[in-house]
Amino acid sequence: MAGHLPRGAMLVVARLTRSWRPRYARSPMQISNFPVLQMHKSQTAMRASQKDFESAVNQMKLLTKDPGNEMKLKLYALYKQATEGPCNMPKPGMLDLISKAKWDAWSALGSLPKETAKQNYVELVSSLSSSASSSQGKPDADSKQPGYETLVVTSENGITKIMLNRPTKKNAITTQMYQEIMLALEAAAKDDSAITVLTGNGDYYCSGNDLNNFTDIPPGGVEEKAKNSAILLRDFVGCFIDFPKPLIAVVNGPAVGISVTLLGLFDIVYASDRATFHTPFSHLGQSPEGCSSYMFPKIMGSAKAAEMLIFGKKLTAREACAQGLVTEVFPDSTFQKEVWTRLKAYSKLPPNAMRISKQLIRNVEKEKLHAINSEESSVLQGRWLSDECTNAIMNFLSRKAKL
Ligand SMILES: CCCCC/C=C/C(=O)SCCNC(=O)CCNC(=O)[C@H](O)C(C)(C)COP(=O)(O)OP(=O)(O)OC[C@H]1O[C@@H](n2cnc3c(N)ncnc32)[C@H](O)[C@@H]1OP(=O)(O)O
Repeated sequence: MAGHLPRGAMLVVARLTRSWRPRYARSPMQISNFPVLQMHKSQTAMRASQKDFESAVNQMKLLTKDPGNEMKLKLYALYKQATEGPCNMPKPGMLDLISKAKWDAWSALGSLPKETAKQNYVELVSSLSSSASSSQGKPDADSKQPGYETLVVTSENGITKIMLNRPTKKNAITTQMYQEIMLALEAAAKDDSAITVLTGNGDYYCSGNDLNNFTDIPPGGVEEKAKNSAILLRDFVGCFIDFPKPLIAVVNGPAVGISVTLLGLFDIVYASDRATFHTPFSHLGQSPEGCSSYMFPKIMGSAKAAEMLIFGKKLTAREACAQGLVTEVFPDSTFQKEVWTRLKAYSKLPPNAMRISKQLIRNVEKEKLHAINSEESSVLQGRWLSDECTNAIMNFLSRKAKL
């Protein structure tokens, strides 16, 4: 069937039909620390959730730029394969060019399993949305900085944009991603951009710490793991405390855990009205980080902060804005356009003046924030060794709990 397509299209189909592998693989050595994970791994390795698929289908409807006929054919074929399976329609007549092109593209997928087609569709839409959002008043492909595997970092027109790029995992932050974010912030602090933006690719802003981080146990055992994680956390949050330029969060969708707590250290937080904010620390047997134990009561008052940090209450974007955690909420349909227009204007303000103003605001309590960060990290080190925490993480990874 692939013979019906030109060579270029065949290569694309070959790429689309390759079996999907998760971006990171857990070795059996790591998994063996948690027997329950061995079962989970084989059950979920090939799964793209129905929800991901539906949200990709919806994302396609929102795409403002025409992706071109070749891309539309690929998406059509994958959609049909994912929803109906292999093509068994009669071949259209030679003169019905459009129907024939569609039939050819679908037939070329042969017996590709529905689940794989779904996953490939999700990945293709995600790559399209990512390039569409980077062309919406934002840096073009040429400005993409090399060397990052979990991020897309671009710098153009006075704006450095750090985009979390694990959309199929809701941008959960892996150990590698923590390291790359720190490197990207360090570089952005020194580059010639006026402002720095953190955002997420796909339907989520970020689902917080990747809970699989806890399955990678070093030779020194869980104590060493907890100690290393506390150091990583302290250094990571420290980069946000010390960041010298205006730092803006463009919260494109739901935010969980550390991606929420850190917002207290940003200068501006713009949110889509689709975004939600929650910190399920107690549910996970954990405790607050990102200086939120200090910043949240300061921003929203102790009663509202307690509802979020102790009881894990989820806020809508409008509620988070009313509490002062979010600067402004925009309708999802115009979010990217409105936010990037605003940011482009801000990026033209004199950079030194903005930097100096930010430092005046931050320097008053920088030392205090570092002390709070150290204390939160060391309390968490103890929490990660508790039964409450271990059980909660095992439950999530074995699919008993969603937070
Ligand atoms: C070392 C520094 C430590 C810093 C301390 C930080 C603490 C925190 O951040 S605590 C918060 C941790 N995050 C969570 O507890 C969220 C867990 N995730 C969920 O509850 C859900 O996945 C969801 C509500 C975020 C999304 O639900 P849903 O829309 O139903 O989508 P799926 O669950 O099917 O997710 C798709 C895919 O992504 C994986 N995933 C999502 N979030 C995480 C995560 N935080 N860690 C690991 N994996 C995550 C999820 O497992 C699915 O994967 P596949 O099954 O392989 O498709």
